[in-house]
Amino acid sequence: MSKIAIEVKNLRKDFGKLVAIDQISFSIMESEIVGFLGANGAGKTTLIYLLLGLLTPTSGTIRIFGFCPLSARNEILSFSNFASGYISLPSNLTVRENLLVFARLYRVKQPELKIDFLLDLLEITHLQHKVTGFLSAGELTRVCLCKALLNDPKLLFLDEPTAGLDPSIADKVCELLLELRKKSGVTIIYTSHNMRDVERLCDRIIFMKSGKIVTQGIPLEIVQEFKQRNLEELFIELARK
Ligand SMILES: Nc1ncnc2c1ncn2[C@@H]1O[C@H](COP(=O)(O)OP(=O)(O)OP(=O)(O)O)[C@@H](O)[C@H]1O
Repeated sequence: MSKIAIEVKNLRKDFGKLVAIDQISFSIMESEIVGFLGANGAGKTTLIYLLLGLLTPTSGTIRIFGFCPLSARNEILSFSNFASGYISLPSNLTVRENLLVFARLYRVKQPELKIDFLLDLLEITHLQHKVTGFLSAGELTRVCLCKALLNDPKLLFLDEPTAGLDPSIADKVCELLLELRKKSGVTIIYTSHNMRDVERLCDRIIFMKSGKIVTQGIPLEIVQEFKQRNLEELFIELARK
């Protein structure tokens, strides 16, 4: 029987007078791939930062495999990882040097071998000696994904991981994530504005608006429930309502 990976109850986050996350509750089961959708400013990144323990909730509780992100941050970091399409890595190091720094931080056994494996998996072995600051956006995204897989996470937070990727590479990344889930049972929390990737990847979507959950469920079922033709149309419908 699968376990609860993430349990959020009555979570709220205020930034001054702005309520960025407004009393939301949800659970995510182990090995699920759940997409958080919503227009710009809906609260997706704030929610991920709360789950990672980088922000303190105004009220409410979060449990990640039973741990509280604020009091057990190191435990959670040991089995989770994060990648974003917009993250920056030390720009004067080469790709390999960057990955080695993170591999040491994560105490990866046989880091050189692991890095070789991941560079090959993401098809960027040819970039390993290139200075990170000179990478294209799509190349950098793939390096960030390598970084996120270094510690074999059982929980992966991906904030717009396919941003800046060309459609062919984005498709490969989705395929790779699905394969990874099949092999390792990783739980994936995913945000994206690319509805094609979301349709392909996510078992369930949670649609947010102004910090609240508007609807959640299996992508195709929600599309039918709202009498739309696809996720893109559903997104526009819910975001404009
Ligand atoms: N540190 C902060 N201080 C003040 N306001 C913030 C802070 N971080 C986020 N916000 C505000 O909280 C709201 C939610 O922002 P958030 O970045 O979570 O949205 P998002 O759904 O990730 O948007 P996007 O799709 O554009 O990335 C926005 O109105 C944003 O301006």
